[in-house]
Amino acid sequence: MLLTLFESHTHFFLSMFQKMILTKIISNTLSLHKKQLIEWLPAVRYFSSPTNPLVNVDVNDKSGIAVVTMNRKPVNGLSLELFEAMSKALDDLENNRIRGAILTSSCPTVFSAGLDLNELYQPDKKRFKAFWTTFQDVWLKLYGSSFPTAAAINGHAPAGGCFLAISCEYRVMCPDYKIGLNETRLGIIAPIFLRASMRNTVSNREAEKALTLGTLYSTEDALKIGLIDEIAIYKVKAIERCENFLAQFNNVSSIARSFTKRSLRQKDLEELENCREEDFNIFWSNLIEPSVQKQIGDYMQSLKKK
Ligand SMILES: CC/C=C\C/C=C\CCCC/C=C/C(=O)SCCNC(=O)CCNC(=O)[C@H](O)C(C)(C)COP(=O)(O)OP(=O)(O)OC[C@H]1O[C@@H](n2cnc3c(N)ncnc32)[C@H](O)[C@@H]1OP(=O)(O)O
Repeated sequence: MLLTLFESHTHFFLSMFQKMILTKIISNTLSLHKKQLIEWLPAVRYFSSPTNPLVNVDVNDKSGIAVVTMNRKPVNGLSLELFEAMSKALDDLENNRIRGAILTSSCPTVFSAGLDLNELYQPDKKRFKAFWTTFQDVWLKLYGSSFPTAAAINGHAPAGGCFLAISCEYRVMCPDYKIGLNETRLGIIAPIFLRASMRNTVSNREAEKALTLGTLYSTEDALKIGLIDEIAIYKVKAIERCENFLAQFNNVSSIARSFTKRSLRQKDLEELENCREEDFNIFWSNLIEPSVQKQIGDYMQSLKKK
C-alpha cells in the first residue's frame, strides 16, 4: 500500500527511471525491516480477554501462550452460542498476536461431545444456517490460525470434539477415553472441512477407514494411528506437554512458521471458502431427511436412557 501511495503521489514530478530507483530503495528497506518489526510486536500485545462464560481465555504474560477452555456443561455440546464464543475468542487471539493456543475443556471427563444434537434435531432453518456458518467460521479460524495450536484432550472427543482437536497442530490426550469421527454411525456425512482436517492428521488410508467405519478409538489406539501425538496422565500434564510443543517455536521465525503453515493448509481452506453456501445446502437437505431425523432422534433417546 505504501508503495502504491508513493507511486501515485510522485506521478507528476518524477521521470519513470527516477521512480523505479526510489521504489526499489523503499521496497528493499521495508523487506529488510519487516521481519524485525513483526517479531517485535508480540511482546507488547498480549491481552486479558473479557471472560465469556462459555469460553475462557487465559493468556500467560511470560510465554504468550493462551489456554482456551470450553465451558458448556455437562459435555461441551457445540451449540450456536458456544461456536460464537469460540469464533470471538479466536479473533481476539489473532488480533493480539499471541505465541500459541491450547484448546481444552472444563468438563472433567469430556473434551467435547461434538455438535449439540439439539441443533441437529428438528432444526429451525434460520438458526441452523447461523449455527452452520459459525461452525465453518470456527474451523477456518482455528485450522488457518497464524499462531500455533495444540489440544489438551482431557476427556472423550467424539465427532465434532475430535474435529476441533484435529484442526489444531498437536494433540495430547489423557488415557481411557474415546476419540474419533463417528458421523456415519449417526447416518450423517462428514463435511469437506472435517475430511480435510482428518487427512491432514492421519494417512489417507487411515482417514478413509476411520471416516467410513465411524470408528471411536481408545487413547492408546489413537496414538498408534497418529490421531494423537502423545498421552499424558492428567489434564495438567497434557497442558504442560502442549506448552512444550509450542515452546519449540520460540527458536523459529514466527513469520516463516505462519507462512509455511498457511501455505500447507491453503488448499483446504480455499476449498471451503469457495463453497460455503453449497456446503450449507448439502448438509441442510440431508439433515431434514426424515430417515436422518429419526436416526438422530433415536440416538438422543438412547443417550438419555443411559
Ligand atoms: C447427511 C448430512 C446431514 C447432516 C449434517 C450434520 C452434521 C454434519 C456432521 C458434522 C460433524 C459433527 C457431527 C457431530 O458432532 S454429531 C454429535 C455426535 N456426538 C456423539 O455421538 C457423542 C454423544 N455423547 C456421548 O457419547 C457421551 O455423552 C459422552 C461424550 C461419551 C459422555 O458420556 P457421559 O459422561 O456418560 O455423559 P452422558 O452420555 O450421560 O451425557 C450427559 C448429558 O449430555 C447429553 N449429551 C451427550 N452428548 C450430547 C450431544 N452431542 N448433544 C447434546 N446432548 C448431549 C446426554 O444426553 C446427557 O443428557 P441428560 O439430559 O441425560 O443429562
